[in-house]
Amino acid sequence: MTARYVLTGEGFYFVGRFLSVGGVHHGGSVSVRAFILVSATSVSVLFIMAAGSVFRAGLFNHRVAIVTGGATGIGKAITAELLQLGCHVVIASRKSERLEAAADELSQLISSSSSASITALRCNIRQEDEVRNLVASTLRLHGRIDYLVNNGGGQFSSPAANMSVKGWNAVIDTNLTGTFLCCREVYSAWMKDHGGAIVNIIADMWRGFPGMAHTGAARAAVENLTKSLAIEWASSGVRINSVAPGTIFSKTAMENYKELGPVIFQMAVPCIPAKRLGFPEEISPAVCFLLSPAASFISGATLKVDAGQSLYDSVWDIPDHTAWPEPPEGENVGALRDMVKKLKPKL
Ligand SMILES: CCCCCCC/C=C/C(=O)SCCNC(=O)CCNC(=O)[C@H](O)C(C)(C)COP(=O)(O)OP(=O)(O)OC[C@H]1O[C@@H](n2cnc3c(N)ncnc32)[C@H](O)[C@@H]1OP(=O)(O)O
Ligand SMILES: NC(=O)C1=CN([C@@H]2O[C@H](COP(=O)(O)OP(=O)(O)OC[C@H]3O[C@@H](n4cnc5c(N)ncnc54)[C@H](OP(=O)(O)O)[C@@H]3O)[C@@H](O)[C@H]2O)C=CC1
Repeated sequence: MTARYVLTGEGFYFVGRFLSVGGVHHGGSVSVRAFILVSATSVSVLFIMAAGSVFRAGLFNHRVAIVTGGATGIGKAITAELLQLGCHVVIASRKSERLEAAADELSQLISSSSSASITALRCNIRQEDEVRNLVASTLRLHGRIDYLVNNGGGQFSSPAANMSVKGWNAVIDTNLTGTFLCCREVYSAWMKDHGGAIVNIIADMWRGFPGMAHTGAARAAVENLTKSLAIEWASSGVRINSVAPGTIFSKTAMENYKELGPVIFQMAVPCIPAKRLGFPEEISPAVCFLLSPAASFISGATLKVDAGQSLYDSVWDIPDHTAWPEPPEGENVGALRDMVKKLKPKL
């Protein structure tokens, strides 16, 4: 049994506020994670949870999955769980070094008796030819594709009024067109004749996504795409669903926002009914469930995994203003004016 304790780089962003320490230990078939929050004055264990799949070992033996963005964050947790379930997993994204490092690390989760395997293939999901190559290479390697997880994606934070068309297109191409290309290619090359299951990762865009309007638009479109494909491809035995995570902390997700990262993630906490951030290992079971035979009658659905965040508060602050049009005059407006006059303290 080995233990690794990692002082995460992002901890230093929190100097004066928080220092984040994650300890991960893999022993036998269950791994235990302890996250410790260290403030200037106190140290407390934030939570301890057993990670590792709750599903039956071997559930996905000899099955084959493609996970885009499978080397980091949520995608890495999905990959780890699929591997623990016996699946052959192909992880695909743009950065070869990250892919290779993740494949090396995750291969250590595969026990000697397991049929699982992990393969890293470089692919920019925005590029049609690269997606075609990804699917063709997976079929050459494994001879089948049972599952596709469209997890690769992202955005940058910007007021809509400051977004250039190039920036807008980068986000739409990644999150919407990239998802469409992966679905279409996997379907045409394999699932059309053999069936399969697809999960699309979307976001908490139910009340819009102020500050990241491009991704809100793309994710809402993917939700709708999921419904269309659920109907169009039902007769091929293809099930397709979405998972909508709340605010999920990972090192890579935070680094993407550079110096804003810690601020964005900290700001979200009061708006989450759980009063803490989510973690990638809290998304992967939902994805594995939707891929599994336990979800054999579920298609075209979206599963929110957000601790109720989408029902609760918004981080977006609307400053006090008088810019709104006046209401139409009438007895009710008059009654309100009278009420306000009476409520005003006497001079
Ligand atoms: C309750 C609220 C809390 C919310 C919490 C957050 C919830 C969501 C979290 C996550 O989604 S975490 C996942 C984060 N991971 C990623 O975003 C990774 C993937 N991201 C990217 O690949 C990029 O961000 C991208 C924009 C999608 C694509 O970038 P790419 O590198 O391919 O394009 P570029 O050529 O660099 O840029 C094109 C164009 O886009 C504009 N732009 C890009 N980055 C920024 C930025 N940081 N700020 C402003 N504008 C940006 C810009 O116009 C670029 O063109 P040029 O100016 O470079 O010519
Ligand atoms: N973290 C959160 O709070 C939430 C995240 N999400 C979504 O979940 C997904 C995973 O995010 P998360 O794990 O948090 O963050 P990460 O930044 O760790 O993951 C994003 C992944 O997408 C890959 N990716 C980005 N662009 C492309 C591309 N053009 N082609 C192929 N792969 C690409 C990245 O790899 P590479 O850079 O090597 O290409 C990276 O592995 C994303 O779609 C994200 O937007 C949704 C809601 C909330």
